[in-house]
Amino acid sequence: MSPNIIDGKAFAAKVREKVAEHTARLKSEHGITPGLAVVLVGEDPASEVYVRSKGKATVEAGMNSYEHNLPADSSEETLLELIDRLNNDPDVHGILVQLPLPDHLDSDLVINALDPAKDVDGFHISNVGLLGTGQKSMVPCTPLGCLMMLREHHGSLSGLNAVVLGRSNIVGKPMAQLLLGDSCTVTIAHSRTRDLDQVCRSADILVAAVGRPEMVPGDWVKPGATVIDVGINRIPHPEKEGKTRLVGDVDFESAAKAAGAITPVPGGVGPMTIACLLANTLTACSRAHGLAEPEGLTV
Ligand SMILES: NC(=O)C1=CN([C@@H]2O[C@H](COP(=O)(O)OP(=O)(O)OC[C@H]3O[C@@H](n4cnc5c(N)ncnc54)[C@H](OP(=O)(O)O)[C@@H]3O)[C@@H](O)[C@H]2O)C=CC1
Ligand SMILES: Nc1nc(=O)c2c([nH]1)NC[C@@H]1CN(c3ccc(C(=O)N[C@@H](CCC(=O)O)C(=O)O)cc3)C=[N+]21
Repeated sequence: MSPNIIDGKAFAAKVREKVAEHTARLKSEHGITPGLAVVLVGEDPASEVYVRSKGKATVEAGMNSYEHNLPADSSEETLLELIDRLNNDPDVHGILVQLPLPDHLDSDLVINALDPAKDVDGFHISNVGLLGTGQKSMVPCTPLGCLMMLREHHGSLSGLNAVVLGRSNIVGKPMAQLLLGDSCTVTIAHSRTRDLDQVCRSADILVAAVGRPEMVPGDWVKPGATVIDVGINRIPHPEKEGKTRLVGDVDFESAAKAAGAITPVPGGVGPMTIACLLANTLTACSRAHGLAEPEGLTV
């Protein structure tokens, strides 16, 4: 792999190994097995792929995986009943409700019905508030994975200019909070931002989370900057009719020439998201039992 590529897959493998070791110790020393419940409503094929790979990774780490697939037309009441059951199940330490939910369900209401201590996505308002005030919380997996890679690459992030492209509750905003927590000077850019190219060019750290295939060209990247590409976009394959190709929000080829370091898609942020989900489940389990938290797996 070219020297300036940050290998998220390899990094994720290390995190998963650490999680597995700690999980084995929880089992042998305390007789506890962490459990993660994943709730999927409906039959979106992309979501089914993610849910399956999360389940597989959970079992590989030595944890219990509980999958709940509800039909697309499930009522809010049915979903809230399931969440209540999982909140009260002592074998379940983490709960993830796969997003997006079908339109007739209010995702804010559903997420806020989770026990915040089991909210391994870190989307519950309590966790959002705790993160924003610098208190111990469950940290959203994707931004956590990005931060881990940035810290590994840079050491201290203090004083660096960070630009986060995208302001969603699940990626952009928590990413900005984490970078601020590490003393970056943070700019959050979005669809109304003026002179976006210039804003991006001011970044020592550029995190792209817009959901627009290859939107960021190489000439928006300051020479030597670190580029973290969160985007997961499927586009028609240029050569193979009927097939698709996975690309990020950054034009990898041109950006890699300017960047000091860059994450690829696939093999960058995605695998780290799954590794951090396991890390959060382990953290939640340790906290639930009043045991020491594994080091280096959260902020
Ligand atoms: N690797 C992983 O593990 C994960 C990857 N993803 C991927 O990350 C990407 C972002 O996801 P998510 O945050 O949920 O997306 P959202 O659609 O919720 O948010 C997109 C953000 O990008 C901004 N935006 C959209 N178009 C432009 C534009 N032309 N110029 C500037 N800003 C723009 C929007 O601005 P505004 O608010 O003004 O509309 C919005 O803030 C997606 O590709 C998604 O698939 C998501 C989660 C996990
Ligand atoms: N409650 C909730 N939490 C989430 O964390 C969540 C969610 N809902 N909804 C969907 C998004 C998306 N997401 C990804 C996770 C892993 C990869 C991943 O591992 N990607 C591989 C490629 C996989 C492929 O080939 O399709 C990679 O980038 O290398 C991608 C995307 C989590 N999300």
